[in-house]
Amino acid sequence: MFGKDVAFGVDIVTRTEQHRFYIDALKPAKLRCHVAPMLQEVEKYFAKWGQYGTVDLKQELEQLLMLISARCLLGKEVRENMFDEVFSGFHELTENSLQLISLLFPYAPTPMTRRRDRACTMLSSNFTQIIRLRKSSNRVEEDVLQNLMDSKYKDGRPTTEAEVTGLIIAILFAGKHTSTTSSTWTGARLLSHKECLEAALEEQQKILKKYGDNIDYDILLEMSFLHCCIKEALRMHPTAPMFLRKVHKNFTVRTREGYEYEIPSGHTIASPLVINHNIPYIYKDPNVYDPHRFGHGREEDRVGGKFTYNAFSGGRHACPGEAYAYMQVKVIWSHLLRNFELKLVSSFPETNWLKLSPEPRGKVEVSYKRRMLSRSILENL
Ligand code: HEM
Repeated sequence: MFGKDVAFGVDIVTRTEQHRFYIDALKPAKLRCHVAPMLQEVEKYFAKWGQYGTVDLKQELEQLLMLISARCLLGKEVRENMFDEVFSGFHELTENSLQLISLLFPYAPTPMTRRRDRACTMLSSNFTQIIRLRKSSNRVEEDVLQNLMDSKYKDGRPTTEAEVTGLIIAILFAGKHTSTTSSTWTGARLLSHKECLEAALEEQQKILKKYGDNIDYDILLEMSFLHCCIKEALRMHPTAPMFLRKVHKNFTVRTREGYEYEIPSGHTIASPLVINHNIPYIYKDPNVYDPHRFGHGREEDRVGGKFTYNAFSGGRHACPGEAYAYMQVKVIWSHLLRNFELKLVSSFPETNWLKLSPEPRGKVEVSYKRRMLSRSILENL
């Protein structure tokens, strides 16, 4: 899907270097500059909502996250001139590649495969055009695309056009759908738990009192309860239900009960998050949505060692976009909490397990009514 020059198309040494390009592009020092554009996109998007109404939250967040991705990952050219084309191409790509069947038979000559490949070709040609234009005009931007264009391998070789194109489609693929589903689950969970919703609102009120209407990178880091709300939604609804790893060296696993298992090299092992995240001696009442479990004094995710909580994977394949993901979901949810009274109108969504990355099934209908939390707090100061 991303071409032969990146990801599983290349040898492990090259792949590890490409993973480093992602880590560099998404490190905290680089993330700071994305907060203001994210905020602008969020404010502009929700300004279009009326005084009150009902929306499909999943669809709204999908569109908004595509706008944010266009701005911060792909850049101005896509956001300003090619948005509709890239959005529909990307939608086509995900719709036709996230079905479980495409994992099992990725090259089956079906209409779905043809649509996926057509979308990939279209996206690649758009990004190639942008890369060439930027290079020929010596224009330098702050987005992730630029970071990937400027990345260099250890031997000094710069990334090629085909590599940048593959890397940017892969990062969009890895980051967009996961952020859409996690922000939708966060909303569905928060709106179904009065106590958590009130605690999240209280946190926003405190932050508003302290900083007024401003939001920057450091202020987002202070939203620790909102952070736990997202983390808990991801514990219960991981975007990857299971990790698969090929064993390169024999190793032994010892269980809590003291049993030992030899895992031979050459085998493939599966680590199912849907089980790991629900182990009752690690997570108290695992079926209950309880963001406080990650708070000071409890920190249940540390009980069983560093791989107890795996929503962002671990080891050499760990998600390089974790901090970016929290940042954008917090920008969205802090805005929604501050500006709207929200209610979940449809029943709590079921999970669509037929998707490679499970998501809420059907519409997630939410009613909204505008409020000005910031104005009422600031006037009372
Ligand atoms: C809540 C949102 C997100 C979740 C839950 C998530 C989760 C994950 C997981 C579980 C993996 C590893 C899969 C494996 O081990 O096989 C992964 C990989 C990856 N993620 Fe994320 N992710 C999220 C958002 C993002 C964002 C926003 C970006 C980029 C802006 C991103 C970029 C990547 C990339 C590039 C990889 C592939 C790493 C590699 O193997 O080279 N992710 N993500």
